[in-house]
Amino acid sequence: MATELQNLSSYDPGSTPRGEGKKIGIVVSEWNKPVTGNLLNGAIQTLLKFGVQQNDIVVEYVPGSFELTYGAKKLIEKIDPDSVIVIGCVIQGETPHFTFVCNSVTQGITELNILHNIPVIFGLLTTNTLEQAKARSGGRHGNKGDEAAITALKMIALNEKYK
Ligand SMILES: Nc1c(NC[C@H](O)[C@H](O)[C@H](O)CO)[nH]c(=O)[nH]c1=O
Ligand SMILES: CC(=O)[C@@H](O)COP(=O)(O)O
Repeated sequence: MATELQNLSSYDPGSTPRGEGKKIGIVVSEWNKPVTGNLLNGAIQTLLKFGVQQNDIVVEYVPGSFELTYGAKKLIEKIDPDSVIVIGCVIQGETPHFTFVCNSVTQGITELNILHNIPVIFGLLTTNTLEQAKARSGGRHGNKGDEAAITALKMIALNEKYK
């Protein structure tokens, strides 16, 4: 469903699992930091709202979105998280580089979900313009960081149901 039709920050609190005792890793790209900073804040505030403790949220930064896969892999290996959220903002430039970066992160995160028994959440904005990114990081379309946090809590619950 297009984001125009579904606000990224809309969710049903009643059907969102609690997060007490859960450890969440968050890997954040430094590229487009004003945007990724807003995404990170949305994710953290949403996790705290549902009971995740501040000390159980581990944040690491990487240079760009291409490095998100490696950062998520390290957190999975080293901090024993219940879920990892990757946060980035890739904005189309003049060259095909956008496509290679986006495809790499998509494939990398998909592979981590297959290889490890830890849900890795795709909190990546892939936009044509900075304006579109701002609209999806706390603007008129909500905050994808909120969406990523809710998704992490739901996937942790699914993982525990089928352990
Ligand atoms: N143009 C954007 C990038 N490019 C950098 C790559 O992600 C990577 O860090 C570099 O190629 C070195 O490996 N990254 C973003 O996150 N967003 C962009 O818009
Ligand atoms: C996604 C990118 O790497 C891109 O923003 C870089 O810009 P350009 O394609 O103009 O070099």
